[in-house]
Amino acid sequence: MTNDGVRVAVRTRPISKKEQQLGSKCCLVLNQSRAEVEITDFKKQEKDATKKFTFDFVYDVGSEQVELFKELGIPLLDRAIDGYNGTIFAYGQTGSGKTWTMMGNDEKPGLIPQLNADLFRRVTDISTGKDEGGEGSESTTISFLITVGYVEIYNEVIMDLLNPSDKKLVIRESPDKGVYIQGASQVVCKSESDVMRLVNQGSAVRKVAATQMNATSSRSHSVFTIKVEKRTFEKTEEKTKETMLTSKINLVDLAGSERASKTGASGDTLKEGAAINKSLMTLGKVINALGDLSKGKSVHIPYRDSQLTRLLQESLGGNASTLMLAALSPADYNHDETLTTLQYARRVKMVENKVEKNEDVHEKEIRKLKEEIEELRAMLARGGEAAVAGEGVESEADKEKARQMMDKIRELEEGKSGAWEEKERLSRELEEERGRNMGVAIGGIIDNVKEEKIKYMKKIKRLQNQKGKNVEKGKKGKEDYAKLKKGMESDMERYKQLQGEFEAMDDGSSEKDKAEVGLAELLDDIEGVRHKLVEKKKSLLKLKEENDKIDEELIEARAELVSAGEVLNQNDELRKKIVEEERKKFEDTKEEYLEKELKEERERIESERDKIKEQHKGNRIEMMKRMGALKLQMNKERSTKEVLLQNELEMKTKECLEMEGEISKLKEEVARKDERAVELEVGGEEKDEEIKGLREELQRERARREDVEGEVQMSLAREKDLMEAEDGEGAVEVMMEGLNRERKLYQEKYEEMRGLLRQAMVDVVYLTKKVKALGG
Ligand SMILES: Nc1ncnc2c1ncn2[C@@H]1O[C@H](COP(=O)(O)OP(=O)(O)OP(=O)(O)O)[C@@H](O)[C@H]1O
Repeated sequence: MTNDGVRVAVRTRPISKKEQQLGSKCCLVLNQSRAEVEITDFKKQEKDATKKFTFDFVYDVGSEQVELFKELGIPLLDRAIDGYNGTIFAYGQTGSGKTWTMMGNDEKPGLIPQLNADLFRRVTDISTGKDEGGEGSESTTISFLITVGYVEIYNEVIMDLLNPSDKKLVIRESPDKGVYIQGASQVVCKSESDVMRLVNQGSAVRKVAATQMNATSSRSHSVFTIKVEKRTFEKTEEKTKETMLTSKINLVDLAGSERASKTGASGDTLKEGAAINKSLMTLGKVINALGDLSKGKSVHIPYRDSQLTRLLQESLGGNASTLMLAALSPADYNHDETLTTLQYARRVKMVENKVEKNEDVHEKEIRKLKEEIEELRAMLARGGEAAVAGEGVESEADKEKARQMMDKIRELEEGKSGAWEEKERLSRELEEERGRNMGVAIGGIIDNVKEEKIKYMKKIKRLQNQKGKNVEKGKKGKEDYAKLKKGMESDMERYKQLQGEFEAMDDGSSEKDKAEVGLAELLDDIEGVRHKLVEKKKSLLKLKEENDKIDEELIEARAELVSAGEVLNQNDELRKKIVEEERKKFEDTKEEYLEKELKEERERIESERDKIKEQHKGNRIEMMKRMGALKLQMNKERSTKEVLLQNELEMKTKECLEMEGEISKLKEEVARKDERAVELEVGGEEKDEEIKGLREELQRERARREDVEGEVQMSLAREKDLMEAEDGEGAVEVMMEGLNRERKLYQEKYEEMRGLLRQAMVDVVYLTKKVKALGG
């Protein structure tokens, strides 16, 4: 585990045309080579109007997207492929360039698309052995599994941008997966375009959702996660070894940071502002606490106070190489926000992470078990000493334990690959569901927008009615007003006339007094009408104001109606596009998937066959050994038997020869006797027959002896053939059978020879008797 400080890069965007038109000046001076930023407050005259900051990387307006990728993206990718987590989070006020740096556009792709393209290029090179790192060799196979997730945090609620639904997603933590969002999609991606398809769909859903919520996407935080799993399979003569490494890359586009200081004024806006504030404020608090921690202070880190900090927990002070990208606006009217961002970035630089390679949990367990087995082996080796020392090492029990551990290791190793395959399978299932949900979710949003549209239409109708009534009312009001005015004008005329007459009258006359009363009354009437006219005027003005307001509301409602119509069209198009994209992808991958399944099945059968061959090879070796032992034993038996048979044969041959000698002697004797018999004229057919029989017997005897010799020669030849035959269990059996048959044959021959001998002896005795009887 190594300590790794969070690195900070700042980037400023060019001053916009609008800012230029408004006469805005640039308040930033950046020095890329020295990684310094100076910010000036033009409102201040003092010396401290300019402040200087130093970071790890500074990018001026002329900086290119490729440059940022080379310096910030590539090291992150290098580490991810080696099993280390990495995070980039973009911070800054709305419009400062966060999304530009993270996403860019088609001509100038940002960090996410460049990272993605490079990741797949490398993964392909490593897996196909093109990579010069030398990791892949004939006996080493490296494969990767890339999964992608994309979520949005808005008002402390997490939404799955790859599978939008009303389901409330929760953050969980486990030793196996680390911090993760339960139920959020993890889509397996096979290519750069797969990932980009998801990025674009997710971003579109984000926009649609924002429209529905009457917000802008810059008010939510988005977290795009790429998980890289690397499987290395090493095969040597003695063993096969499989290792797994997993790493996670988080690419975070935070909500505009100005919300942290400028919360909304009322209602939902206030709530939303406060919620965004909560996440960004907690991020600030976490960063401060981590800064204190790196100074050696003992502090509580409030990760759990917001969804954002909980999700980024591993990237802040935990197991990840983290980079903060602070986006700056150069316009002086944004001076205060930019200064706050720079101060925030300076605090982030204090945070230290503890980076560790992410071994698979199975891997860890396997290593632990192997260590235990080694210990057991050592213990067994010490068994003798231990026994002498009276420690009573139960070697059999320990051996059994080691055996169980080996089984466990095998199980875990199988489990590793199984989990990988299972993940791919589940991801494919999810893909299908996701495709449907995207359509349904956007369809749901469309329904809402449709309702909104109807609402606006109704409103327009109501306003138009109201306006119609008001117009009528105004018309009548104006007529009344004109009438009143006319009446008043004639009253005024009359008054003038009466006043003239009044002045011409004699003072103190009763007529004049009467006229005065009449004038006063007329004046009161005129005053009354004037008052009415003022009131009428007021109500007409009010009516006009009301109508103006209705007009404004009508303009607004009509604009909303038009925009809802546009949103509807756009969303409908988006929904159709996503559904079509997913359908196409599904069709494309279906074939690919079937092919893959077929290939896997073939590979599985091949590996099964290899295993059987391997096993057979083992059996053959075992059999060869057994054959060797049998051959030795047979050779031994054969030579003993051969010697015995040879002796026996020699003995029998000798006996036969002796007998032959005796028989020829007897024959000679018989011949002599015959001659003598002839001489003695004693003869007869009986004797001739007997002698003929004896001759035939002798003939048969000879033939039998030749047969025995032939059998012995044949059995020796058969044995020789067997020895030279292809080895195998069958051959051993044949050999055993042959051996037994031969043993039996020898036994029979032996018995037969003995019988013959006995017979020959009987014959000799008989012949002797005969000779004697013949008078020898
Ligand atoms: N380095 C740059 N070079 C050229 N144009 C840039 C640069 N940075 C940002 N812009 C442009 O500035 C505008 C605002 O940038 P952008 O949308 O990335 O800001 P933002 O911080 O993501 O905003 P919000 O928080 O609203 O999402 C965009 O029109 C973008 O094209």
